[in-house]
Amino acid sequence: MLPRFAPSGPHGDDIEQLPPDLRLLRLRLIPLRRVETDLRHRLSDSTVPVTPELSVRSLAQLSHSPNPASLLRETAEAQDVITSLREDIRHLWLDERVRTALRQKGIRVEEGAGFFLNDLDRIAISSYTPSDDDVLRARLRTMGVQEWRIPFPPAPGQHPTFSQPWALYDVGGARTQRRAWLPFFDGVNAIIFLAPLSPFDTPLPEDPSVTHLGDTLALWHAITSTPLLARTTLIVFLNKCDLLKCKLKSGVRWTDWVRGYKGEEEVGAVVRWMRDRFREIARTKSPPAAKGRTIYVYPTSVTDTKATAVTLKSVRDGILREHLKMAEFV
Ligand SMILES: Nc1nc2c(ncn2[C@@H]2O[C@H](COP(=O)(O)OP(=O)(O)OP(=O)(O)O)[C@@H](O)[C@H]2O)c(=O)[nH]1
Ligand SMILES: [Mg+2]
Repeated sequence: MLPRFAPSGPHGDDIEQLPPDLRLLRLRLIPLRRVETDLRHRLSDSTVPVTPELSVRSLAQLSHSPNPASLLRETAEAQDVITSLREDIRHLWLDERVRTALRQKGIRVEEGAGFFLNDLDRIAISSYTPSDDDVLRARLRTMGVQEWRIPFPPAPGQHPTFSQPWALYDVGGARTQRRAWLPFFDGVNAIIFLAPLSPFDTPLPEDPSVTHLGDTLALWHAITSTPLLARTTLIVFLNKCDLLKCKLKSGVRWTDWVRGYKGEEEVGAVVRWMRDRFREIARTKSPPAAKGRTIYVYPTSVTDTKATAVTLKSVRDGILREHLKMAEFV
């Protein structure tokens, strides 16, 4: 899937100012706009407001679509157009003038969700089938609350009771989705709080007066101070560390966006500082009933499945330990 370069393309005078070869390239690539509109219409959830970022419905939702056969046909047609334009797409993406213009406008498509332009030879071909990794990198927006049953084998030496499947509830993070969370707070053993670090300089679409990171910290504040969650194990994933690393390397400065930071512009230092911020908020804002609650904080890049599997094992052990502590077994 191709990311959008900007909310709208160049118009009028802007197009006139393009060098002739880029103007020609633009003309040749125009069919992609149609492909994008069609795919967006087909794949997106019509109940979700249209945003520049494309989110897709889950397979379960898609299989309820009125005409799955026509969806497949249209997807194949879109694939044909993309395939036929592969070299033009490549030219555009590799063109230094285009890259400079993107940089000047502060647009970093390569850091966005589902970025595939470096993989054209693998993806813009008629036989392309998405890999697990591609699916992981696509944006699948959670609507409402989705429940998953996950078989978790017991850790060595653990009682088989703990081998029963765990119920995992994935809740949508957008502000409009948060009111659906409350009923799930009651009796929940643990919350994994995903805090993306890389959007420290990007405004929250729902409220551009705050950054994503500012919103994340406010949300963490709210979660830690909720009395209903006083006995809930809280696990924080300081996520998107890979993207944070790229962003810091490209020269965007954490210090310019996050008040109070005086450390180095380097991912390790930023992660340590954020870990302390999360712990500090939990320490000062938790209700008295949460006294002694353990807060686990992990730096993660969850698209790295191998490393995440290791983290999840440790999360599982932590949850079991807390569970046992609670039951006064230890
Ligand atoms: N590179 C990188 N991409 C990530 C990481 N974590 C998530 N993403 C990507 O970020 C996008 C958003 O992920 P989602 O799982 O849809 O985000 P979410 O937080 O669940 O969003 P909602 O469902 O709206 O609450 C996807 O394209 C993911 O592949 C990460 O650690 N590194
Ligand atoms: Mg989600």
